Amino acid sequence: MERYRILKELGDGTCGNVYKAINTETSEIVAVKKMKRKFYFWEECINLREIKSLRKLNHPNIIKLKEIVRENNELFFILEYMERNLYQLMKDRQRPFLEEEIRGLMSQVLQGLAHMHKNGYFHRDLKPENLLVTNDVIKIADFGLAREVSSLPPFTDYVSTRWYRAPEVLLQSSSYTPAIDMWAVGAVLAELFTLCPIFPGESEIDQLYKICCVLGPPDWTSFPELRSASRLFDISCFDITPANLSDVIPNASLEAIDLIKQLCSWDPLRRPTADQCLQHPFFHVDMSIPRPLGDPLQMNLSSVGPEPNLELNLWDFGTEKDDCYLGLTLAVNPTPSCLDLFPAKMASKSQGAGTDMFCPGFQDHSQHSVFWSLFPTDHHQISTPVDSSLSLSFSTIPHSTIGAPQSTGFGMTSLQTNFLERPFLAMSSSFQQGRCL
Ligand SMILES: Nc1ncnc2c1ncn2[C@@H]1O[C@H](COP(=O)(O)OP(=O)(O)OP(=O)(O)O)[C@@H](O)[C@H]1O
Repeated sequence: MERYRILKELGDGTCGNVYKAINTETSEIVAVKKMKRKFYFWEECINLREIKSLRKLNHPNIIKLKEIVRENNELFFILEYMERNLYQLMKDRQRPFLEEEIRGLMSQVLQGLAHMHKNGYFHRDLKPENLLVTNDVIKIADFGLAREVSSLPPFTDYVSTRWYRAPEVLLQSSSYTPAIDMWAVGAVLAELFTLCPIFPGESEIDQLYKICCVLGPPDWTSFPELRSASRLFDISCFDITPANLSDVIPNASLEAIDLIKQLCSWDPLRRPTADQCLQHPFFHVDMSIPRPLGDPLQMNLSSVGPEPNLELNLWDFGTEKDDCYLGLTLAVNPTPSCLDLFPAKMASKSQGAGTDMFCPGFQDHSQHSVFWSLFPTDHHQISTPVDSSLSLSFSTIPHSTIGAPQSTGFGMTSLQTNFLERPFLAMSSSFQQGRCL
């Protein structure tokens, strides 16, 4: 450990103390987590869940474990350094986050979580303190409680901080699933809007009470597995009229409210997976534009010139070799005259901080997607527009993040206006729901 010089303490957790340190050989700033208990054998270290999971998970939104050092029976994790955790960020915040900032943060958390769940792990202790932030990048940390999805119940050990604890855990189910992480995501998402925890229970029973106050009591007919849970009796006595979630989180859009409602479902089976969340309309950036005179579709297409530049692209969204996850997009490459139709502030917004937030690394990619997604909500049928109201959204997803077009073989008339120096526009119909874009 003599290579590392401790600069300051960053956190004092249950399992370890975390320090900011510098690698004196490389000048790299790192975080050093010194475990509180002693480790007398290497085998003990290698079997630690935190090590097993972090060694397997390699994702830009999951904290990287750089090195493990055992010295004098003490164990140190050398981790990539992050500036602060999400709790600190929210605490220091003077004004609420913009919804596009929340979208940017949550989409990253969900991408990290999707990777983790796909690789067979669930975190079990997601909370703002375990989400680390540097600038616009957020990463999941603290895998001390991470568990392999395939490990067999009963899971009897302590799980997750109370305020973010899923009801099936509070109700003392001994077999829970990665859906407990999705509950925590819902609670964190709500908190990002209000900057206050949504279920701040003071005890386990108070935690259930606070959940009932917002969601109402569970519908046991659709949630039969826990009918026999030992605490059912306790909460069936609550006589509560649930709050309207839109009143609890007044600054959230209807899409955000819907996503939070789905994530915070009593029934774990009703909670969307991380991948499904990323398809939710909340992540489908839409900015309505003033409805122009006449039919907007006609107007928009006619104003791109005599030969509208339309392309039908087939995208492979999969990142894993076994993924088969295709999307269909209709690309529209607008002319400058078309762009001029939209307010300048909208155009500047498309190139501002919000875009970086949504997709870190945005600046590194010169070419950005321009599409009207035809990817359907339910994955079984292609939606066709039924509403003539079109809205424009500025896509922030570079091709490299979501896959590359596999074919432009459906190419329609293409007018290649020289427009590459400006981000493309993503056209989407405001009524269309659930694409992953
Ligand atoms: N890589 C890092 N970079 C910067 N700060 C970090 C890093 N890892 C942890 N921290 C800080 O240290 C705190 C405690 O870290 P961590 O959650 O890993 O410890 P723990 O002992 O497992 O805590 P817990 O009590 O949540 O189980 C975090 O909330 C965070 O503020």
